Amino acid sequence: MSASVAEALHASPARARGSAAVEAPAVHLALLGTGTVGSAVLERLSAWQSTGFAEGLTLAHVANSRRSISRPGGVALRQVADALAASPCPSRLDDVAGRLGGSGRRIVIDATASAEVAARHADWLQDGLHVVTACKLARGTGLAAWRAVETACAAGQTEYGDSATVGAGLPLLRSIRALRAGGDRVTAIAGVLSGSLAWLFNHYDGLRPFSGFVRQARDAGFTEPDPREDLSGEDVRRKLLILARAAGFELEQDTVRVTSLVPDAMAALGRSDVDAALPQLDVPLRERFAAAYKNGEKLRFVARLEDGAARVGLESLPADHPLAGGAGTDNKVAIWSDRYDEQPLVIQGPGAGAGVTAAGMLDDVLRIAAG
Ligand SMILES: NC(=O)C1=CN([C@@H]2O[C@H](COP(=O)(O)OP(=O)(O)OC[C@H]3O[C@@H](n4cnc5c(N)ncnc54)[C@H](OP(=O)(O)O)[C@@H]3O)[C@@H](O)[C@H]2O)C=CC1
Ligand SMILES: N[C@@H](CC=O)C(=O)O
Repeated sequence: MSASVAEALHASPARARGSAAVEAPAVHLALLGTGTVGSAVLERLSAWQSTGFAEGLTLAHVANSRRSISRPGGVALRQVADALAASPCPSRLDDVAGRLGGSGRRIVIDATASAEVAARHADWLQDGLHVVTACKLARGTGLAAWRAVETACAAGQTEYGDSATVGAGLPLLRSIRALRAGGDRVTAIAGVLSGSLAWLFNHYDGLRPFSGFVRQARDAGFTEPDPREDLSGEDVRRKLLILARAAGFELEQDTVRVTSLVPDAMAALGRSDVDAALPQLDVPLRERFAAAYKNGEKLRFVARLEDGAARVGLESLPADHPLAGGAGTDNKVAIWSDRYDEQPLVIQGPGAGAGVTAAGMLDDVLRIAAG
């Protein structure tokens, strides 16, 4: 079988999605980033080839930070790594729109952690390209960038698929938007928003060095490419800002109070020196763990939005506290609104990992493709 997604889906199109036999519009995809998350996107698209699930989708362009490949009829999904390595074409963000062609629905899938790519989102949206992203940098940093995305979607009549930016695709943003669409005011949010920090504090036992667990979380693909993004609380700040803004609180990033776990000396290092410096975390975290353990409590990295004020940091919680539960990379988020004013709506599930993140992104692709 040809490796293009388009051919895959032409096998048993509308039936696979349970819809009427209507010709699906052409949808051209560009995937930026073939690392942990991007590779999982490719794997999921490949798996769909044998099911005919995603009829009409054609992956026309793939790029990492160095090279790109473009095939108007569809890239061979199982050979992307080899094709990229052999490609003479450089990766240029200026080329992306052109490589998607001029007709049909066009979707850029951003599976990078690149500020340079995030800075293009608004332009693409304004120019009629939809964007699906796991990267939090356009929506979870400065308020001006968040507003630029909103404005560009309206101007370009395009959609921004951001499900995977918080909770790796758990129905968090979707639920907040549904509450507001139903007339509710969201009044407060509290939760564990980092999958890697959840995993770390679910596994750390105060005996073995914390740094060893950080390396395991990084190698499992749960952390950001630079794990200091997680340990400093910056990644959680971005997620809380994305949730808060979706809930109607247009907060500036410096209004979120963030308590970092990263010592100043480690924060100042270049990225290549971070691994060797991870043991700097061991003593302070052992002391925090011992103090919590003595009180029968558990450490959890918690984000809170209360009375319009936001804060993020490590908390020692009673073992039976609702946010102390969960396993693995579980995110657990409580949302209070007009209808959930005493008992919050609680959403829990794996909040990091390539597979769940790619699935969340491709849910957005399918929704946008369906129009
Ligand atoms: N891991 C997880 O559980 C989750 C991750 N995310 C988000 O997913 C994103 C990706 O994370 P992850 O896959 O772990 O990161 P990786 O570092 O594994 O991969 C990043 C990829 O982006 C590529 N890239 C960088 N700059 C560009 C560019 N200008 N054009 C095209 N490609 C580029 C890199 O290219 P090269 O190979 O050449 O370096 C690499 O392939 C991040 O924003 C992260 O926050 C979101 C939810 C969960
Ligand atoms: N590094 C992030 C991955 C998902 O956004 C996390 O740990 O939650």
